This record gives sequence, structure tokens and C-alpha cells, in this order.
Amino acid sequence: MNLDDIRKHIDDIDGQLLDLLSSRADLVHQVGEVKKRDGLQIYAPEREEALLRRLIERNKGRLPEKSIRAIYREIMSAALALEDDLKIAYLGPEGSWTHQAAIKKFGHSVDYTPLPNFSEVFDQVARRRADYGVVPIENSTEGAVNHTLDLFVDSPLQICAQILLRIENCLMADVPREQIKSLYSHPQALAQCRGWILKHFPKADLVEVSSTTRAAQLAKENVADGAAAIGSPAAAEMYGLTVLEESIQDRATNTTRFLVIGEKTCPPTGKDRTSLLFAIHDRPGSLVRALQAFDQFHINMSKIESRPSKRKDWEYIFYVDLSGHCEDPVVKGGIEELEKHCSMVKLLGSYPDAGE
Ligand SMILES: C=C(O[C@@H]1C=C(C(=O)O)C=C[C@H]1O)C(=O)O
Repeated sequence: MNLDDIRKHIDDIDGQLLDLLSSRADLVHQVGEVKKRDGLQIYAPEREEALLRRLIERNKGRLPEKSIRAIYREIMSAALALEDDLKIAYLGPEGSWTHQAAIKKFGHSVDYTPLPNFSEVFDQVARRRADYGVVPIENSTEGAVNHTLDLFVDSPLQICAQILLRIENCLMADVPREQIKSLYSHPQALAQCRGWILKHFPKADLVEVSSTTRAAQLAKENVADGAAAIGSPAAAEMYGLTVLEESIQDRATNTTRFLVIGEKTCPPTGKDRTSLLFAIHDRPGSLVRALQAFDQFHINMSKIESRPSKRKDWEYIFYVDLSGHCEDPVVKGGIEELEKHCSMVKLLGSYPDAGE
């Protein structure tokens, strides 16, 4: 077949795809009507995950899983926008890694509201000025994002999904590499690139700022002082900076886990994760006994963090992630057992254990 013939086939297929997408949009519209009538949540992470898992399993063609997820992300984003004006609050500003995580989950068709800090994200969702919020919870190099953990203690919000995003920081500037005297970035990004900075710019002044986007802006404004920034390629593009080196983080696989918070948690999907908080009595063996509850029920605990309670000095709150859904009888049993040994247990939600 010559090029024109092949392109003719592609045009035919695109026509069919568009007709099919329009039929899908009609059905999505019907789903939206049913949800509004029955007071159901518009965003259904369990349905999205089940749909993606089914398609990936069925896939026999050339498209890799990553592409299928990206294509369907946008199809489902358009669907969400058809059902309602979905508003997503995130830790801004635009171009930040959290913004990119939010787009990875909700696509380009919904509305986004950048907010200046973590508390505002929780607050706007709790006041229903936004439907969902996106906040970072941990990084594979730097560990927990403490502020997010702390905000869950008093928040009525639940976790309904997680997002895993590979963080590939780049060096960006409007000056040649030899003229760089200072490096601007968010403390998390500077920490993720600590080894690289020591090797390549041991004498540079490190300037911590509120976000990687702000760092890019300052690098643009302080060209005369030899300023450069470390952050996302999206931030470089926003401020017209040149990317001088890509992927400079010390660990190639540097990944941040983000959470989607909303009014309700997510129904079971068959492969889920549950997050909860607990506080123990100040007695010998309390923590051991609390954790034995999970062992007794053969529940895999994938994460534990401790944070000061902020109510009494040297009193702690533990943040734990478990494999399984809180409606699974085993997880339910484990949590009931845990409650016997704790002064407080707070379930933060169960959500699909997926990321890519
Ligand atoms: C259409 C629905 O609403 C949303 C859009 C989906 C889709 O486009 O397939 C899937 C889940 C929901 O987040 C649905 O719940 O089925």
C-alpha cells in the first residue's frame, strides 16, 4: 500500500472512532442523569480502574499500557466534564508537580483551581467549593509529606484515589551553564537532587522557595545574578527557560505518591489499599499490641509513619497503609482488633492500589 492509501484507511478509522466516541458521550450523559437523580458521586474511581484493567487485559495490539491509560484518561476526562462541572483543587501553582499529578488523574477537560497551601486544599473541598483535592503524601527519595499527614487528623475528608508520578527534575535557566551562581527550587526538589548539586554546582547558593514554578519565575527574573532553577519541564516552558539538563534527581526512579481527597471513599475494586490513623495509650507494649492486630489477621502493612499528636508533648499519632479494602472481612476484622488497643482509630479511606 502507498502512503495515500494507508492515510485513507486512517481517515476511515478516525471517522469511526469519532462516531463511537459520540455514542459513548450520549451514554455518559445518561449516566450523569442517573447519578444526579440518585445523589451519586460523579467521579467513580473504582469504575475507571475496572475499565482500565479490563482494557489492558484485553489489549492484543501494539499500544503499550501507558498509552492506553493516557488515551482513556482524556476520554474519561471529557466524560466527567459532560456529567458535571467538576472542580479539582490542587497544591499550586500551575506547572507544579501536583498540577501534573492532577492532570494525570483527571485529564484536561475538567476545571482546576491552584491553591497556595495544603490547608486551603483540604478546606475548599470540605466547604464543597471544589469536588476533589490533590495533595502529595510521600516521595520515594525524601519520604513523608508531614503537613498532609497532619491535616488528616482533624479533617472529615476521605481518600478516594492515589496517583503515582515519576518526578524527573531538570536544570533550567536563561543563562549558560558556566554562569550559574544560584539554584532556586522547592526544598523537596533540592533534596531529591542533593548528590547531583554537590557534584556539579558545589559552590552555588541554594535558594529555597515555595514551589518549583516560583523557582522558574525567579530564575527568569534574576538572570543578571546567574540564577537557575530546578523543577519540572512544564515550569521551564511556562517561563521560557532553556532546559540545560534533564532528569537530574539522584534516584532515577524518584516517584511521588499523591492522594485524591473528597467527601466519600471508593468502593472495592479487588486490588485496594486502606489508609488509617491511630493513637495508642501511653503504656508498655501498646504499639506492639496494636500492630499485632494486623499480623493476627494476616494483613500486609505497607507503610507506617509517626507524627507528634500536637495535643500533648511526646504523644504520637501513627499513620498506616494496609493492603485490602476496609469492607473486606479480613481488613474489617483487623481494624476491629486494632480498636481494642488504641485510644483513637480513624479510617481515612480505601482506594484502588494502582498508579500507572
Ligand atoms: C461515566 C461514568 O462517570 C465517570 C466517567 C467514566 C467513563 O468515562 O467511563 C467512568 C467513571 C466515572 O468517573 C460512570 O460512572 O460510569
